[in-house]
Amino acid sequence: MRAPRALVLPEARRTEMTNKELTNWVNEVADHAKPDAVRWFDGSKLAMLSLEDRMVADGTLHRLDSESHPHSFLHRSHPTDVARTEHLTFICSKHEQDAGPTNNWMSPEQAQADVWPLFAGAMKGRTMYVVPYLMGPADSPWSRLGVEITDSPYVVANLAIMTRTGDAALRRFGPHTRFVRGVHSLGDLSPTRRFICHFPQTRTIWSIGSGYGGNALLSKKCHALRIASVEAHEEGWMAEHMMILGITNPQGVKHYVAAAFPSACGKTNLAMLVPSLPGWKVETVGDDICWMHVGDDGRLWAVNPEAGFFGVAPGTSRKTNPNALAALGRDVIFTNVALRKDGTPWWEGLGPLDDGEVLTDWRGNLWTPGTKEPAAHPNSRFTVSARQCPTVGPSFDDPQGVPISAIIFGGRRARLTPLVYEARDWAHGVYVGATLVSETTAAATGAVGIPRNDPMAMLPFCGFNMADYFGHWLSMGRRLVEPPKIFHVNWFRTDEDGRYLWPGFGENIRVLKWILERVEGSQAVRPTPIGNVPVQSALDLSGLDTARENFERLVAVDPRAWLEEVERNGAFLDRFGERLPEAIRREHRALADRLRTAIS
Ligand SMILES: Nc1nc2c(ncn2[C@@H]2O[C@H](COP(=O)(O)OP(=O)(O)OP(=O)(O)O)[C@@H](O)[C@H]2O)c(=O)[nH]1
Ligand SMILES: O=C([O-])CC(=O)C(=O)O
Ligand SMILES: [Mn+2]
Repeated sequence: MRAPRALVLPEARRTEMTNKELTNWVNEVADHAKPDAVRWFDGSKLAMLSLEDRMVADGTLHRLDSESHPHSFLHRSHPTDVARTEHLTFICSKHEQDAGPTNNWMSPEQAQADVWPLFAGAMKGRTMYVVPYLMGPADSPWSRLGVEITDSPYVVANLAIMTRTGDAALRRFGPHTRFVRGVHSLGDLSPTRRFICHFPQTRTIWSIGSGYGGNALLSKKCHALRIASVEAHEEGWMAEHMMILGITNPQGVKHYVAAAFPSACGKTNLAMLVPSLPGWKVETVGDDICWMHVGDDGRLWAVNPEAGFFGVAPGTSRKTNPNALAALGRDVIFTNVALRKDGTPWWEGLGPLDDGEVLTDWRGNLWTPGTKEPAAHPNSRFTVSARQCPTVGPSFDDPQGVPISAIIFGGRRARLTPLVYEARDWAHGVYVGATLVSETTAAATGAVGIPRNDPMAMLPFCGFNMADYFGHWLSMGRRLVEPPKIFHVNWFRTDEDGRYLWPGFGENIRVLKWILERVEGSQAVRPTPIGNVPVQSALDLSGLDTARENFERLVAVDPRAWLEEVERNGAFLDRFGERLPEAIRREHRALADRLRTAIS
């Protein structure tokens, strides 16, 4: 047997890291990818500092002005590597039907033959980092381990913020501890040699050719959603693309809600909102991913597996999201934002520039106010520890997680979908999630603004056949004594001139208030074929004159337009064939019937 090499860990660690599977796998990858050196990342300050120094020296990171942005950096990615590439993302299950019609599938044999060779010698001239990480609170029974091997120090620095690395992870490793294995190499960054492959059977991820967030920080979408969703299905829990928020009303009653919106549709903003209504308080638990289990009390309990935020920069301002801005004061990695002359980061929506001010855009070119292209990339991001956000409280680290009272689905729809509606029951709510449609955004490559079906905001993130995923949702509901109530929201409805009808951001508390009052069984509703919308007196619009004028348009449900939507959704659901749960078909037929009745 080969001696495990390059275990540059303190002695105490070394005994804990006698996990043979881990050392054998690390050796196997190193033998194949041929790095110049192998380094284990122990999460220490020292390790971080030396990593940063290297990256500043080789230009991977640009150090920001230390007065205004202490210990913060800008990274400019390759211009062809700025968003998730869904067409290059594969589920490599044994059988194609287990990946389902919405995933790209590659057989494990083909991946071995076509993708693994791309890793051969890929790390020559680079250091290979081994990063053990924990997903979830340190002492939670729901937390899971992963190890990412990567030749990108930028990825290591991001993982150190986005996950619990170091002690929290290392001390949970025993000789036989199971973990998710991720291998990542920048390769040659060529989009034609870029693949993100997931092997649900062996809990393995291979990613080559991209350094971008969701493609390369394998803890995030690859592990915590695609692999975890398969584990959750097998083991009876849920891994969801949801933010988690605690809300306390002026009477002191607290509820937690979880909300699934597609990428760049408002999860981070909702997770940190500053309520515009007096007396309301919020607590941020998570902004992107949520793992949920049935508690002993029959309720649904949620933990955030992540430790940081990888948030969308454009549109983030002191007005729209002051808590995010407060979190961004120090210790941040900015990716693909612009720089002002004074060396401070800037992006569209952050705030006004000086007259005629010239910037350095996200590619490093000069940018003048007349330039058509945005200065910051529309999918530019910030990476920051959750602990820096003023609204993150003790529940963030609670090993049991938080009990969920309501689940909210939402999308970006200029037309059709009302500001908020309430599903009739769990099965109808699952149908509402299964038929979620949202306009595409810059978070993935491809055209933006195109409506597409994105069930539960999980279209790009579900690691198995979505028909079985819908079935899993239905069965989870049956196991809950008190299933959360399910709602749908849309902050993005516009008028004829394309202006948002709803002010959004901190004003969204008004919708959350109605949702929580519905959870508690109060407030009047207006029944519609798609579900209940608020009556005007039930939605607190005090001080919002324009929204009050727009109220009817905000909650309007046009049965004819909805019937067309239902027909399109029928075609989408038909893609799952026989595998689609009968309960989803039943909900679909029932909705069509209610709409036809409303029309006639
Ligand atoms: N008009 C309007 N825009 C919003 C609202 N909430 C968020 N946005 C904008 O939508 C964009 C994306 O918001 P985020 O909160 O970062 O979205 P996300 O769902 O967390 O995105 P991912 O990190 O990609 O999963 C930003 O530009 C926000 O400013 C809202 O209530 N109204
Ligand atoms: O995964 C990413 O790169 C960023 C993100 O949160 C998303 O796209 O939903
Ligand atoms: Mn996301």
